[in-house]
Amino acid sequence: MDKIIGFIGCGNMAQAIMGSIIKAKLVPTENIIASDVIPSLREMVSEKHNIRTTMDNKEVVRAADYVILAIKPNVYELVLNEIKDYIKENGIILSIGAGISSSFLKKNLNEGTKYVKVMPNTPALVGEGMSAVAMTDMFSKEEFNEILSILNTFGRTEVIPEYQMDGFTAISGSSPAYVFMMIEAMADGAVLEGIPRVQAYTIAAQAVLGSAKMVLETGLHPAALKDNVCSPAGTTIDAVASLEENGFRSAIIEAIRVCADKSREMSK
Ligand SMILES: NC(=O)C1=CN([C@@H]2O[C@H](COP(=O)(O)OP(=O)(O)OC[C@H]3O[C@@H](n4cnc5c(N)ncnc54)[C@H](O)[C@@H]3O)[C@@H](O)[C@H]2O)C=CC1
Ligand SMILES: O=C(O)[C@@H]1CCC=N1
Repeated sequence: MDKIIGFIGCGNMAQAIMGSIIKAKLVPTENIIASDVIPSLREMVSEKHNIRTTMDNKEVVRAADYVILAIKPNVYELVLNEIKDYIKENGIILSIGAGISSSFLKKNLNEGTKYVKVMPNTPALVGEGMSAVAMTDMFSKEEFNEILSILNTFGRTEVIPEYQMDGFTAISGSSPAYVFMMIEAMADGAVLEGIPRVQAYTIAAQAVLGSAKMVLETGLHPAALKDNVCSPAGTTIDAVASLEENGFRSAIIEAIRVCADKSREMSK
């Protein structure tokens, strides 16, 4: 597409997203501009991705058709007030901040500025992200398709009502952390069994990757897939019984609940 894409903030998420946009050749690198307050980070990102960087957030919004706000939630208000009068005509603001609601964006932007709430996750770094975009009637079909094509460069995208965003943050935005913890714990168990640590991480990660692919590609219920692994009087059912005894599933359900609660609490 022939549009300019801007980033405010050059941290983890911005780098994940810009890397995917460039890899997918969605726009040429000269159509990407990014700002950050840290000079060394700007320099690194500019060199790595061959894009224009600046210390001036206003320069980004003056130039960009799509602006991705990749800053921490606590600086949103400051940055929105800084940029709101300089946004390009028809420029669209994509907010990825956890707990930043559409009503907060509306309140801190000028009337007529278009914005949308998006929640990505870090697997975007390897093109396997899972993003949600909040339903809105603010955009033309072309604009909404362009938003989806940006998000689809780094994985899958679901369009959901905004009230589901806190739950989505818990099951997708934050969930890579829980999966990494499980991989780490599986590897610890393997080391206990005499498998070298480096191999253990590969084995555990590939088992998680393969299992996730089975859910996505077979369409079978996760419980049916689990049942297929459990041979009668075999090894797996002992592990399943142990996990149930130790509250594995309820621990995860509770983690998702407290995470969504925190996202709601952060919502302004
Ligand atoms: N890390 C994650 O897994 C996910 C993060 N998010 C959201 O993405 C946003 C960014 O998160 P990360 O990339 O992890 O944070 P980060 O801390 O890696 O990046 C934020 C960047 O913003 C820069 N910055 C701070 N103040 C600024 C200002 N006034 N103007 C321009 N740049 C400024 C910082 O120097 C930093 O490089 C957050 O709002 C977070 O809620 C959303 C989904 C997943
Ligand atoms: O922990 C956080 O606040 C962010 C939002 C989703 C993932 N990381």
